[in-house]
Amino acid sequence: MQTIGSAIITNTWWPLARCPPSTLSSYCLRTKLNFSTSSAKVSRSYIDEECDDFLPWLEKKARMQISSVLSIGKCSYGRALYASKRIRAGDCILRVPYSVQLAPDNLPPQIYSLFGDEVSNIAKVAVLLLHEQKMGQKSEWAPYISRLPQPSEMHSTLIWSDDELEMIRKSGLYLETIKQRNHIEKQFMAIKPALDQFPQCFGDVSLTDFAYAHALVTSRAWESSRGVSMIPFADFINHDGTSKACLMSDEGKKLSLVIAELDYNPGDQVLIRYGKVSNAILLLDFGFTLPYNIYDQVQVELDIPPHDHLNWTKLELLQRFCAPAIKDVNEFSSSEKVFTIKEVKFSCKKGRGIPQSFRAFARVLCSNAQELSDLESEATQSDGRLARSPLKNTSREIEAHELMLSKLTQLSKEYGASIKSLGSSTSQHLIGKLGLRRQMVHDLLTGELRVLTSACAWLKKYCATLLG
Ligand SMILES: C[S@@+](CC[C@H](N)C(=O)[O-])C[C@H]1O[C@@H](n2cnc3c(N)ncnc32)[C@H](O)[C@@H]1O
Repeated sequence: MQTIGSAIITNTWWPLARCPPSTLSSYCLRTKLNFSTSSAKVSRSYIDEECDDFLPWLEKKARMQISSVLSIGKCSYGRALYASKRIRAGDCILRVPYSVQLAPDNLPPQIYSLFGDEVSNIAKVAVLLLHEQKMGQKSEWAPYISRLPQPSEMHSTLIWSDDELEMIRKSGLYLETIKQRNHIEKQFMAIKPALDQFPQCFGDVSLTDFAYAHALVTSRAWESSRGVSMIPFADFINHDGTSKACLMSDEGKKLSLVIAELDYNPGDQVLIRYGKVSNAILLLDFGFTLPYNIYDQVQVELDIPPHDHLNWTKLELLQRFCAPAIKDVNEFSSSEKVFTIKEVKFSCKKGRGIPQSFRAFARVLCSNAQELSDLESEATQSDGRLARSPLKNTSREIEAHELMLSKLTQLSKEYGASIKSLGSSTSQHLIGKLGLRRQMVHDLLTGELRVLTSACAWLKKYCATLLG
């Protein structure tokens, strides 16, 4: 959270609070919190005629201007926002007041009061959407609800078939998808008795209906002071991982806003960054991937072999000196044995991308009793961190790094085989839903393989340097 004057600015796109607020101070210095009024000849070729009435409807409801420089259009991935006039970096391009956002407290009070603490804010907003959908044209939100994507247009792994999920078995996304599905099922069990009390408001909601509504909220809601909010109009903006612009909230004025970070010409699509997130998270939470995602990463598990006679000593040592993991926004799960590898620059001396904790674990794994005792005293006498410096015995240090190398090489081979088994996934013959999903699996696996390959190359170089 950042503050500008009296305004508290948050810029967290929802998915499971994975996106930490970034520093906005220098960015905000050059912002002008007023609408751009510059005009230019407008090309309307990108406009989505079906949505012509949407902004006037929302502005009437909000009793204020939401945007004078953006229009709703279409692109290859659904709706999008385009500049309808010239925009300068620093211009405020849209403002959506909280009064026209959909949050848990929009639920009818008699329904809201039935939900206990175990029901998440995402689930509450999903129930709200189901309620508004059931009301159809009678809903005061009908113009918005009718423009939300249909289930057939959604691609989160949460709603994939078991066969489709098999394609990502190698990736950490597989287990995370199963975990999230279980969570959604539990949420459904928690809300179902309440829904059954109001058949006129919901009809007979199935787990599948709820899962789609839940996925819809995850893919287009923001975290907010009201819990979780769907922000009409702002949620037509698509993602660009390299953009510095994001959605912000002005708590003082009670509105959400976007400030342009670039100049745009009429007809240019305006994009923001949902977060610094990997393809695995984009696929889980939003149902798409980027062909090249700099935030890709791989989770690797290391185990102490059960036949190692120092098994317990090593385990105890690792547990005693293990610093609690700081959960990264990009990470699915963390445990002392699971390490997150990021792309390693070959030229980087320190091997940034390979976590120190991973290297420490491998050093402990390769040590004998005497070396373990040395590592323990070293950690006790210094900052309490175990095996963070290279082992004194060079061949042992090489052994530890070769262990990591062999683990990552094996994993790379498995990824290679998975990618190969996708077949001609990227061929033009495969169109439609399956073709698209295969393409996304291809992006996911090749991105993770790229990370593994970079780590292997660095480890090889490190071992060669020690040998040399
Ligand atoms: C907040 S909505 C953006 C508006 C959306 N395109 C629509 O039609 O309503 C997020 C969804 O847009 C799509 N999307 C956003 N950015 C994308 C991108 N860079 N590539 C592919 N799909 C994207 C995904 O379907 C995602 O779940």
